[in-house]
Amino acid sequence: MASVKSIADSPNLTSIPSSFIFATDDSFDDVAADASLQGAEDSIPIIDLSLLINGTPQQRAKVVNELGKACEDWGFFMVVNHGVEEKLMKDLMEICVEFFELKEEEKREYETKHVLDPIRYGTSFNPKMEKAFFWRDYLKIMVHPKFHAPTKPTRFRGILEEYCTSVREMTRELLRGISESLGLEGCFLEKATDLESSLILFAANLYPPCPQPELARGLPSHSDLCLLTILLTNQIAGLQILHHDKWFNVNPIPNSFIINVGDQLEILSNGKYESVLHRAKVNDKATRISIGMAVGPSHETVVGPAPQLVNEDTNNPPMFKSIKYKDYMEIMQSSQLQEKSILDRFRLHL
Ligand SMILES: O=C(O)CCC(=O)C(=O)O
Ligand SMILES: [Fe+2]
Repeated sequence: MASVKSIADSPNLTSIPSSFIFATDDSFDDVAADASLQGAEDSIPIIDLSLLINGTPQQRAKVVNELGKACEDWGFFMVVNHGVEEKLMKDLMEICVEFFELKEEEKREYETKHVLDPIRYGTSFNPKMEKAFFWRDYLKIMVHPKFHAPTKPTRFRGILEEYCTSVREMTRELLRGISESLGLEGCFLEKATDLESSLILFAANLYPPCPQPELARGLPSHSDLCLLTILLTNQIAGLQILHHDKWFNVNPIPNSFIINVGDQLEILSNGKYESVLHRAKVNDKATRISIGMAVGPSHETVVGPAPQLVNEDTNNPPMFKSIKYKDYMEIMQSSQLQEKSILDRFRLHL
């Protein structure tokens, strides 16, 4: 199928192909507020990671507490002073733009075949399964445990490798803090997910300007399959999250990352930290880019509720069946991206 970028680049485009039109009954305009307006009653938590890493024990304990609250109440938060260099974030954004600007036939080399292929380029989410297509092109790369990178643009490999190393370091610290916030040993999540061999999927999303934004969708309401997603955007609005049954816009502050809880953390925390529904809206003015790093357990890890958080005799029974992460990912191959439809298959108590 034609990429969204090639459609958006056609001269004098005033309407979108019918295959991209969604029924308007699930409008993306029913938004309560902007969750990134600081000081507003409902504002997304901002966490200073430098205090988690280098703070005094008291400062660290405070951040752990904030992390726990953020995971439990929002499932989404921003991090600042995270240790990833500003220049690296900027270089990565630039190099992703350069990738999408390559000729179509150069990108087609990576056209998606299987969900576990190391480099995949495509449009929408899973077009074979979809009635209407999403206004989004993507580049997805497995960057860990084995690192992959496209050969073009030539600078891509070096920048991506450095970015991955830096984001992995930050994620390890975050997972320590999150483990502690659950009342578990700091190394719990690292061990339970075999983080040394964790599956990390890099995904760059391109949402070109759309002449009929009200009829199109960037991404539908979904939760992420992984443990945590670390998201970087080019500061163009479009991300919306569901919080206390209302949709909120999230526009990150400069040099921050948006972090969200994924399905695997919901399973491991036995439902305490829920993966949160989010979606992407498109606009008719500017190209929006988001770059996610979906940090998962290793392929072979069987993920189930942490035994310490489960007690059959009290009112804490296990809420989920255990499943191997690789099998969980494979289900995606034959699924549509829809709400929490995959996690829901593994619930034990409704
Ligand atoms: O574009 C965004 O802000 C969100 C992207 C996203 O949810 C995803 O790639 O899973
Ligand atoms: Fe997502």
